[in-house]
Amino acid sequence: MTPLYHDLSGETVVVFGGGAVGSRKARGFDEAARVVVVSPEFDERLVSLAEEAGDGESGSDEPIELVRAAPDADAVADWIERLDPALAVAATDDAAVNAAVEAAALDRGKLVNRTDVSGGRDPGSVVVPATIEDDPVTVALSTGGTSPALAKALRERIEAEIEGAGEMAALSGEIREELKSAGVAPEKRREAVRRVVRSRGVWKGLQKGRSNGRQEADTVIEEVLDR
Ligand SMILES: C[C@@]1(CC(=O)O)C2=NC(=C\c3[nH]c(c(CCC(=O)O)c3CC(=O)O)Cc3[nH]c(c(CC(=O)O)c3CCC(=O)O)/C=C3\N/C(=C\2)[C@@H](CCC(=O)O)[C@]3(C)CC(=O)O)/[C@H]1CCC(=O)O
Ligand SMILES: NC(=O)c1ccc[n+]([C@@H]2O[C@H](COP(=O)([O-])OP(=O)(O)OC[C@H]3O[C@@H](n4cnc5c(N)ncnc54)[C@H](O)[C@@H]3O)[C@@H](O)[C@H]2O)c1
Repeated sequence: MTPLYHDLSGETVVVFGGGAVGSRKARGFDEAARVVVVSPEFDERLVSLAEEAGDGESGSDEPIELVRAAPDADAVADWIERLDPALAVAATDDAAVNAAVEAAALDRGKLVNRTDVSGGRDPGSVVVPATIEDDPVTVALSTGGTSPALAKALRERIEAEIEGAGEMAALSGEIREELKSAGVAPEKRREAVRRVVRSRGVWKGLQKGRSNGRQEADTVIEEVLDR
């Protein structure tokens, strides 16, 4: 399995199965893509999310679409044909339907996520990782399907570990651009940026606010440039 970050904006993600797992996947993709859930029944969180959407709180432009249907294995291909998703998620409790979703998606060159199996995947299938976000920093974590519970536990640890990384990314990105435009020699620029992102003082400063972080960073940068 090769980890990649995939831009799904403007794309459709179709989720077959509106139970606990389908609901979690739909919520996970809602910010990034148009999400359609096909299922005869829907988890209550999904129903309230579909109703709430449109009030600007869900984060996505489009509400999650709930389509009440229970396609059998033979009918699944038509749904994928019609919806033309970038990714199909197989999250029903019917293994034959999940297998049909996988086959139909792969036949059409679409990505597929099977939520009911962890090994023996076909090429083209994807695992949904546990993710930690502190925009623009994203950590994605997988155990290769071996232990989702461990993925969750590690996510909780890493969440604490990378607190403030979003602010640090913004600050160090800004510094990087400034040093580039100021014509600082590449070697000095790289050293300055590397020191900033490793400086305890800058991390601590950022906790108090952006300008505190910036002041700490300026001290670090001066030390490098004065040498
Ligand atoms: C990361 C996360 C993302 C998400 O789902 O959004 C995710 N599972 C999460 C949680 C979780 N899932 C399960 C438990 C109960 C404990 C347990 O059984 O271990 C818990 C923990 C809990 O809920 O506490 C049960 C489970 N999961 C799968 C199976 C089928 C099987 O193994 O055959 C079964 C057994 C079903 C059964 O038989 O009962 C399969 C998959 N689950 C994956 C992802 C993929 C591999 C990820 C990796 O490589 O690590 C993979 C392969 C496919 C996929 O879904 O993409 C999310 C954490 C979100 C977070 O960060 O909190
Ligand atoms: N990936 C994971 O993290 C994870 C975690 C737990 C369970 N699972 C597996 O995922 C599957 C779903 O788990 P769940 O807890 O959401 O089950 P669930 O029973 O709560 O939900 C299954 C949903 O699929 C719907 N469904 C049934 N037939 C359908 C069809 N033909 N077309 C569309 N929808 C259909 C049902 O109405 C229901 O809403 C199970 O097979 C389970 O083994 C995966």
